[in-house]
Amino acid sequence: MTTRVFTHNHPVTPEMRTAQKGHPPLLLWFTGLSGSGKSTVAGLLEQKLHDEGIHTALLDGDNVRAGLNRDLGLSPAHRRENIRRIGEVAGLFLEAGLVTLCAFISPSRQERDALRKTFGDRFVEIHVSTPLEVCMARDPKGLYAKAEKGLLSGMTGLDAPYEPPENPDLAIDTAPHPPEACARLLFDRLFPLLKRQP
Ligand SMILES: Nc1ncnc2c1ncn2[C@@H]1O[C@H](COP(=O)(O)OS(=O)(=O)O)[C@@H](OP(=O)(O)O)[C@H]1O
Ligand SMILES: Nc1ncnc2c1ncn2[C@@H]1O[C@H](COP(=O)(O)OP(=O)(O)O)[C@@H](O)[C@H]1O
Repeated sequence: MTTRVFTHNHPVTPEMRTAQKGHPPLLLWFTGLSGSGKSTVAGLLEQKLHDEGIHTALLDGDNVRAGLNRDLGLSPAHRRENIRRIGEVAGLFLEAGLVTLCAFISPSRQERDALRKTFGDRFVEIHVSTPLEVCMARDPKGLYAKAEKGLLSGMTGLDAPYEPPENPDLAIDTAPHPPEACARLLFDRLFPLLKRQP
């Protein structure tokens, strides 16, 4: 049996939602190694945006993997599917007019470039470029230690690839600054983009 899918044009459009909120939607995409600081900095940045009256949503690796993507592991194919689904959800959030922060390792350049192609200038790629040695020293979940003992395989940066962005919109190495200062640096670059009226 063939399923036919019809799209429906609803009376409230994305443009109307944007006008009501008073700022454009953006997709702030954090990419970087485990322990680089994606979740911490994205959370603090969201708080600053929220305090300024910006309408936000935050999608975060471990949270999404506990629910929507709990059927996915960390093989290359599952990581691709993970990012594809998150891109779909982020698209819905953008249509709702939200500044959407996504914090995922997203190790593949091809997947991130596909997001840029889909979302155009709404997509802001933020490389959390904290060096691997710093991430390994932090090791907040003990994953690097497990990998080094041979108890975990496919650890990004060790025996699974991470392809850093070649031309990120923003890059931040969190090693030299405390989390709050990292979030402030990003806020100062991003907030002016949101003051523009749609
Ligand atoms: N092998 C291996 N490699 C990397 N990460 C691992 C691994 N096993 C489990 N974890 C945990 O899974 C989180 C990564 O989820 P993501 O959805 O961000 O990964 S991906 O974008 O699909 O590559 C990641 O979250 P973060 O530490 O926040 O990056 C880890 O908590
Ligand atoms: N400047 C910093 N920015 C972000 N995290 C930092 C910083 N300095 C230390 N940390 C610590 O490093 C860890 C980063 O973990 P997390 O934010 O979960 O990273 P990721 O989401 O990239 O895996 C946290 O334990 C955090 O407290």
